[in-house]
Amino acid sequence: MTTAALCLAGVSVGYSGTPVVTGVDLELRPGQRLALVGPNGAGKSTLIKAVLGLADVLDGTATVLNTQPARARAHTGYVAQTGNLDPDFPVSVRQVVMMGRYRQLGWWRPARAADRRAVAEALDRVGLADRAGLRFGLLSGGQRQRVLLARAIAARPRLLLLDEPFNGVDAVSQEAIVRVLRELSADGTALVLSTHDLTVARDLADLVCLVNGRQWAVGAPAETLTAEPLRQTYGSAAIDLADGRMVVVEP
Ligand SMILES: Nc1ncnc2c1ncn2[C@@H]1O[C@H](COP(=O)(O)OP(=O)(O)OP(=O)(O)O)[C@@H](O)[C@H]1O
Repeated sequence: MTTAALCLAGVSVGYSGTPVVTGVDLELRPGQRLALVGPNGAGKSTLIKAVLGLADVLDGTATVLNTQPARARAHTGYVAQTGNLDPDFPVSVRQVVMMGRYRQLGWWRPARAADRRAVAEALDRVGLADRAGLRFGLLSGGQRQRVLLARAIAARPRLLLLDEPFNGVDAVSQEAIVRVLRELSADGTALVLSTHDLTVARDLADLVCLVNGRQWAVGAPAETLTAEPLRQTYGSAAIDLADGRMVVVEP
């Protein structure tokens, strides 16, 4: 039996029999952070959804926490790209985070002390304990993203997947999210995050997987976030590595 949190062996993923990403081979251990990096439409979200059992594994073997993706759902967490909650929906921050406990609770049962404690701890962790009673829609975009992270971690997942967690997020919230992600991995949670930001990937990830229709490279940031693998992944785009920042520049 493998101790990997995630093991993808020769995996192709897609929808209705049509592959979106092929040839994915990687292994992620508990406590490791994996960044999925590639251009728009590269298939990063599809790969995340396949790990959650929400997109099809068309070829190869995907093992999530020693089982099939759909069976691992009780132990995986997900922070979707822009949040699937309508900001106008009249719920409090605390209620949003409590949704993360429904899997343990069943939505029809009243919250127990353990659920309330998990919600309070999760909000504290993202630095928003003092906003628990506020309406979710009144928060800034970055704060809403932190609440959605709190909702995911309130369920105490062993593998947490985040789709572009820093999109539209201000610097203060980005810093808060990065801190929480580092703490979670120090506690043994395995993390997968998709990002366009090469600097974030380099600074945060133990392992980078470059994808665009197929896996182009996988390995440590120092091996993968280099000119040639990035050129292959992004096609004809040029790479500027100046000033400590890494960017993909359109030709
Ligand atoms: N439910 C779906 N059914 C069929 N095709 C889909 C579905 N969702 C996404 N696709 C297609 O899969 C391809 C990859 O999309 P995906 O969202 O996985 O890329 P991405 O790398 O996450 O892009 P972005 O960074 O823009 O979010 C796209 O061509 C998209 O149209």
